[in-house]
Amino acid sequence: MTAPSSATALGVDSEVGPLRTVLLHRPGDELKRLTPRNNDQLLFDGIPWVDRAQAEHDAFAETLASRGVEVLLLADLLGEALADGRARAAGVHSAVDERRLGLDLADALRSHLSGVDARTLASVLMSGMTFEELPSAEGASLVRRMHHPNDFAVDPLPNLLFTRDSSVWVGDRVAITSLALPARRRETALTDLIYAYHPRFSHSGRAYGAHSAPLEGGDVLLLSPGVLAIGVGERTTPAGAESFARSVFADGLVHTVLAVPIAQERATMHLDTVCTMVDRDAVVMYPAVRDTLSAYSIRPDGSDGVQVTGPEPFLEAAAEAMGISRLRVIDTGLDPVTAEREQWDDGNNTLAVAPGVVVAYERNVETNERLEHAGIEVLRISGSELGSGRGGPRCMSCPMLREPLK
Ligand SMILES: NC(=O)NCCC[C@H](N)C(=O)O
Repeated sequence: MTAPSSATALGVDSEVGPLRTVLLHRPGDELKRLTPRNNDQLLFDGIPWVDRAQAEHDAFAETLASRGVEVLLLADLLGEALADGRARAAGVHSAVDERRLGLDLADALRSHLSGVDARTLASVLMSGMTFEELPSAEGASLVRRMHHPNDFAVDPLPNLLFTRDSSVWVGDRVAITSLALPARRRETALTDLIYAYHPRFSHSGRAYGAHSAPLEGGDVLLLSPGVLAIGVGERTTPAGAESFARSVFADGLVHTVLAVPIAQERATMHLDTVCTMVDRDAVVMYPAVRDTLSAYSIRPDGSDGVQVTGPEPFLEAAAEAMGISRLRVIDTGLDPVTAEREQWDDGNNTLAVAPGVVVAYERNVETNERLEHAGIEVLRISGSELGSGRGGPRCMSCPMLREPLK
């Protein structure tokens, strides 16, 4: 599951076109940094059993591979990208925070990381470093003395698991996103580095830089070629949605962006926690939002600006933009308590591998039954440990190549 060195054209123009290449991150040592004292800040709802999380993730990757999907792993790509000296310099720069370490320790860490091999550097970039693990240095350091040995000199990135959020493909361009919360911000330094320096991607056009207003990939749904829905809530801001819309309009990738307000709560942190596409004209949606989800429609105004209309009901705005008579909602018809439980456990966070075929967590028994009843094939994976990061199959995957919808 490593990247072939030759470049094949990549691109994604829908949520459901047959999936051919996907970026995953097999959880690693960064999960071993989670403790009951830091898990909230690091955006995990518990302390995962790491071996089991890895086994669950391996099964997820195998499920995708069994459907003809090429699985690329972020750690492999990162290690390979770091073979380039410019990537190494960028990686070291992203890891060393002078404001936290002070000048001397920062210098010591910089020169230490500049001398380690690519694999070790990749490991520090992903799983961080404690003060105890810092290289020894000459002279006294107040910073070192006053920090607890287990404090982080470089923060770990346990949410790398959720590759959906730190980059997003629209057409043949990849956008490096701008993550909202401090615990995740450094993730984009790694995706940026991979896309900039890995030989497989260095020719990919990039549509959006990491320093713009917040926009996370979990909020971005490619409803159909030319139509994006962007959730605006806890993570993506109105400015993030508008600036992304301007960027994809300018590149001629999309004709309509629907900005969809979602509640600013952990349970609904991204649009894909309440709604994902399961077929070319169908979504699975958390029943509690079905009648209230609305959308502003953003379109180019023909002279470098945008026009905004709405809000109107999301399902109507989406169908109109997609040029279909109706966007079907798979009627899960669950009682409110079951619906709330299964939404929390990412029952609506499915990953389509083809029209009408999705990967879903097995634990969401009732949602999955309803999907199957509606004719959707459900490939079940276990997520008892993976789910503690509060993300499902869609969150844990970044499609890089889907066949165009016929
Ligand atoms: N697209 C998604 O919904 N991603 C899940 C991200 C979970 C992660 N623990 C977070 O809070 O950001």
